[in-house]
Amino acid sequence: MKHILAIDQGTTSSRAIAFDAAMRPVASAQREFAQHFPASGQVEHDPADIWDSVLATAREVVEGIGSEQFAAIGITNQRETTLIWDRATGAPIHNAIVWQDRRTAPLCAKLREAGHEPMITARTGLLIDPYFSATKVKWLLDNVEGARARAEAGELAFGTIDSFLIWKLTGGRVHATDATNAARTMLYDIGKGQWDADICALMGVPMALLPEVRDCADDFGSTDPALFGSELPIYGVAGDQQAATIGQACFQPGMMKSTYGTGCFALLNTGDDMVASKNRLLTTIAYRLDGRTTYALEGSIFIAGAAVQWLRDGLGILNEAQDAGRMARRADPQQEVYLVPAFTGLGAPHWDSESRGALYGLTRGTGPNEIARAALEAVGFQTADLIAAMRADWPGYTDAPLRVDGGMSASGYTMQFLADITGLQVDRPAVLETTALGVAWLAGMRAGLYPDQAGFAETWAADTRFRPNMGAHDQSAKLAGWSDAVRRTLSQRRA
Ligand SMILES: Nc1ncnc2c1ncn2[C@@H]1O[C@H](COP(=O)(O)OP(=O)(O)O)[C@@H](O)[C@H]1O
Ligand SMILES: O=P(O)(O)OC[C@H](O)CO
Repeated sequence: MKHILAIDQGTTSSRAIAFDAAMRPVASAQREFAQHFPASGQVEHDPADIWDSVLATAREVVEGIGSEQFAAIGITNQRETTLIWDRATGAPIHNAIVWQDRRTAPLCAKLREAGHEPMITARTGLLIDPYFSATKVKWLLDNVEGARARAEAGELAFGTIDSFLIWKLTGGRVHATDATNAARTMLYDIGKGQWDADICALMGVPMALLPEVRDCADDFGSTDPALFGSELPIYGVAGDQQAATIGQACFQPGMMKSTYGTGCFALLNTGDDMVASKNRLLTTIAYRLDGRTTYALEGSIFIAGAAVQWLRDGLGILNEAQDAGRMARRADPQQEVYLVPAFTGLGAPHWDSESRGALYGLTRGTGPNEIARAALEAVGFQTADLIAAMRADWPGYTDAPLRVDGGMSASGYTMQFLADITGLQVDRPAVLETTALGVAWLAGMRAGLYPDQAGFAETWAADTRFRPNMGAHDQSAKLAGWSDAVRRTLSQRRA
């Protein structure tokens, strides 16, 4: 009983990682699954793909070590992605609507025009945007035949992916979620810690659909013995960005992590302060332990590593993501090329779903190297915008080192530029699997196998520290060039 299984159900793949008694990752399995794009701006996942990939990877890892060696399971997940299923049969009524899906943009516009945003933001900490679950739930109830009547009769269950996996793993015995995932639905009052009846009524969401909300380290039931040969308790649940915040041990107010994968998500721990952002950041729950909620300010950027994928798969100017840094180093320092990667609009702090990407400063001398540099630098510029917003929003902001993770944090060029342009020290940890580690720690701590919060924080170790090394003049000139590029992009938004 010396291992913890972390299930990390992400946007493009599902992974299972076993951590040993010393919290070291000792075995893992990963499986990608199909993305469905039924129409422009729509993104869906087949729930069977999600479940099959989770079960296959979890079984591979558990069977490799022996199920009797596992003390507990932790689940972390892509957030906001929305599913509704039948309580009697477990059958989903529709594909999962993914967080990136923009189909509810017109509904969001109507809600904003009707003046609902101040109330929704004050209670949920979120802005009205298709990103969050609430309007996706409404869309499903309005568009799947018979769904609303069945929901009102209590026959259906809504869940984010964590809830769906808990339901499946426990053989339909538990319908629950954790506070961090509830906080992303736009139906949950993060101050009161309860589902908001007024917002549910406004969205036409019957409260009988909703899961019970528990702490992040809590009892979420035990797995059906048919799955792994023995019953394993589920003791930890957190949305993936919150799990990374925990895995990076950002437990003190003022500590911040930023994850660079497909997109970028920066979370600043604000402790007991539920900071109301004046700069269009999100207020969210970092974690809830022993009934006590710790809050965070979040900046969500939709495109980070995805811009590098576009250079590789769309433009074909590099063979592998790792080539981007080498090309950027070869770029002409005299050329000021900016890429505003608004491929799916811009997230924080602009929240403009209509703008589209743009390249500025092109000359006859511009080539692949300058464009690669612009794609990597865009990540630094966007993070600098988030940090400026955080600094302005919260008096407790301290310029603490930024703890980074995610696939793109492997790029030394990008991380050095990030340090240079933000003026912050950027710390890359020894264990890069911070998301899985975060939820493994939650489950292992609850199982009595892992240390308490302070003990866990002591185990965090940096592998590389990037120190800012750019003159103030260069920094402000580059930031001014970036701001100008963003301003032009926003003003070119589609009608
Ligand atoms: N060395 C690198 N330089 C630049 N980008 C990279 C590098 N390695 C990976 N990436 C980018 O990081 C992303 C993958 O990170 P990952 O954390 O696995 O993402 P996700 O969990 O969102 O699927 C890809 O978009 C890829 O383009
Ligand atoms: O699956 P990821 O790692 O791209 O994370 C997705 C986020 O949770 C969306 O809010």
